[in-house]
Amino acid sequence: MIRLNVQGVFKRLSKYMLNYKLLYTGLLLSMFVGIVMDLFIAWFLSFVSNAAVHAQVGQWKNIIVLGIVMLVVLFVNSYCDTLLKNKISVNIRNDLRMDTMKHVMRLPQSYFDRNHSGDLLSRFTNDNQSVGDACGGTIMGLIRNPLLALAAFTYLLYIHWLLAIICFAMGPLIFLIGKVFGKAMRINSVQHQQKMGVATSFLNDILGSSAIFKTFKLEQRLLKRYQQHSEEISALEQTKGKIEGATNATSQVAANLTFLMAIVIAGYYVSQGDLEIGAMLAFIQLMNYLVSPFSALPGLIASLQQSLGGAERIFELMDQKTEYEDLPEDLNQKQHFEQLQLDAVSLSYSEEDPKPVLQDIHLQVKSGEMLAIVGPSGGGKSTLFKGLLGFYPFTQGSMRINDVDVEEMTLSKLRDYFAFVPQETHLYTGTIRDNLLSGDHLADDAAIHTALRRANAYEFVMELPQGLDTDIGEHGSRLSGGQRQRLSIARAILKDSPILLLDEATAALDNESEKIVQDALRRLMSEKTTLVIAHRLSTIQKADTIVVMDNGRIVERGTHEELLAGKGRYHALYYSQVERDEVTA
Ligand SMILES: Nc1ncnc2c1ncn2[C@@H]1O[C@H](COP(=O)(O)OP(=O)(O)OP(=O)(O)O)[C@@H](O)[C@H]1O
Repeated sequence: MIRLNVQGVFKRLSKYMLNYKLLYTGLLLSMFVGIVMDLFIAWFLSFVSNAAVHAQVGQWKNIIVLGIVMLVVLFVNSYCDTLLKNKISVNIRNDLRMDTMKHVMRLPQSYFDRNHSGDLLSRFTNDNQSVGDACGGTIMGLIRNPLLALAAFTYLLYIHWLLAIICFAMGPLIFLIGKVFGKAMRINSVQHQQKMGVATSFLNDILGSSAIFKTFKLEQRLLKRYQQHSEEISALEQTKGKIEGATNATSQVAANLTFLMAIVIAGYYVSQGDLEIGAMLAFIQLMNYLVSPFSALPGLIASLQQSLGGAERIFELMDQKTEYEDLPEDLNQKQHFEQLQLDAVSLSYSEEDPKPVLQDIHLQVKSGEMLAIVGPSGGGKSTLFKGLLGFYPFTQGSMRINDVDVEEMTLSKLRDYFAFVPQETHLYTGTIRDNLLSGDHLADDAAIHTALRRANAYEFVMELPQGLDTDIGEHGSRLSGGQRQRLSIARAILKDSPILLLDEATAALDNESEKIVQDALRRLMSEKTTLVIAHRLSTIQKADTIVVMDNGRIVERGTHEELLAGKGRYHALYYSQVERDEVTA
C-alpha cells in the first residue's frame, strides 16, 4: 500500500488549484451566501412562528416577500455553487490528464516493459476522477462544514447559551462515531481500488486477445479466474454495505438523540418562559446545522485521503524519469548517413539485475549495406535493436553514427536515423491513412500511394470500399496478418530514414502472403541500409555480412558463403532449415 505523503501531495495539487483562483473565489462567495441563507432559514422559522403565536397578521405580507426572495437567492446560489464546483473539477481533471499524458509520452521503454498498461490506465481514469472530485466538492465541504457549525453555534449561543453548550457536546461524539466508521470505510475502499485495478488489468489482457482464448479454449479457465476477482470485489462491496449500514444506523440514532435532547431541553425552557416558541424552532433547525457537519466531516476527510492517494499515484507517475526533456520534434529530420559502428557494447536491462544480455558486440554497417542477424531464440537479437533505437542505453562500449558518439546526440536525432518494422505489427485503431501518416504526417496521397506500391499493399488497399479511409479496427484486427505487415512496411517507407531495422516476422503467413511480404522487404532492403533479424535464412543470402548471435554474443560472422564454408553454427542452422523446408514442401 502507498504510504501517503499528505503534505507533499497537497502542495503539488494546490499548484493546479491555484490556476483557478477566480473560480474558487466565486465558490467561497457562494459558500458564504449558502451559510448566511441557512442561518436566515432558522431566523425565518422563528420569525414566522412568533408571528403566528402572537397573531401578527400584518407580518404575512413581509413573510411572503421574504420567502420569495429567499427561494430566488437559494436557487441562484445553489446553481452557481454546483456549476463552479463542476467547472473546477472538470478543469483540474483536464490539466492533470494532459500533464500525465505529456509525461507518459516521454517515458522510456523500460517503464512500459515494467508496468502493466491496466495500472497506467487506472491513473488516467479512476485516480484522475477522484482527484477532480476532491478539488471541487470535497475540499469545499471540508471548509464549509466547520464554518457552518461555527456560525450555527454562535447563533445558538445568542438564542440560549446554556442550551447551546449542552447540545454542542454532542458534536464530538458524532464526529468520533464517524471517524471510527470512516477508518473502516477507507481501508475497505483502498482494498476495493486495488482489487479493481487487478481485475481491470486482467480484463485488459484477455479482451485484447480474444483469438488466443478462443483457440486455446481458455474460456472456462478465464471465466473461473474472473469469477474469483469478481467474487473478491463483491465481498468487499458487501463489507462496504455493512459498514455503511452501521454508520447510517449509528449516526441516525445520534442525530435523533440530539434532536430529542434539543427538543426536550428547549421545551423545558419554553415551559419555564425562558424561551419563545419561535426561538425553540430556530434552535432545532440550528441544531441540524451544528450536528450535521460533525457527521459529514469524517466521510469528507476519508474521501479527501482517498483522493490524495489517487493524486499521489498520478504524481508518482509524473516523477518517473523521462527519456526526453521536451517532447521530440514532430517532423523527422532528414539525416545524412555514412556508417554505423558499435564498439564493445554491452547491455543489461536493469540495475537490479546487472547480468548483461548483450556482451562485447562489435559491428560496422556502411551506407547501402545489409547486415543480417540470426541465431537461436533469446540470443539477444531484438535487444540489439532496442539498444540501437535508444530504448535501453548500452551499459558499456560506444555506438557511433558517422563517427559521432550517440551519447552526444539527442534521442530524437538518433531515432531519425532509423525506420523500424517490428516483428509484431502495431497498428493503431483508425483508418489506413491515419496509420500511414504516423510514418510522415505531411505525406500527400501521391507519396502514400508510392509507399503502398513499394510495400506491395496498393492493390489490396484500393480494393477496399473506402480505400485509404477504411477503418481497420482495434490494432488492425479487420485486416489479414500479411496485410497488416505490408502496412507496417509502408509506414516505415514513408518515414524515409537512412537505416531500416527489420525484425522479420516469425508468424506463419500462408505461402502466398509470405511471398508478397518477402518481395516487399527484399525491395526495401536493396534500396536502404538494412539491419535485419532474419528467421528465414533464404532472405539474407545476399547480405553483406551475417552475424550469428547466441547468449548475447556474436559467435560467428561472414557472408553466406563464408559461413557455410566454415561449417559452424550458421551452417547447422541453414541446413536444418533447408531440411525442414524440403519436408514441408
Ligand atoms: N524488457 C526486458 N527486461 C528484461 N529482460 C528482457 C527484456 N526483454 C528481453 N529480455 C531478455 O533478454 C534476453 C534476449 O532477448 P531477445 O528478445 O533480445 O532475444 P531474441 O534473440 O530477439 O529472441 P527471439 O528470436 O525469440 O525474438 C532473453 O533472455 C530475454 O528474456
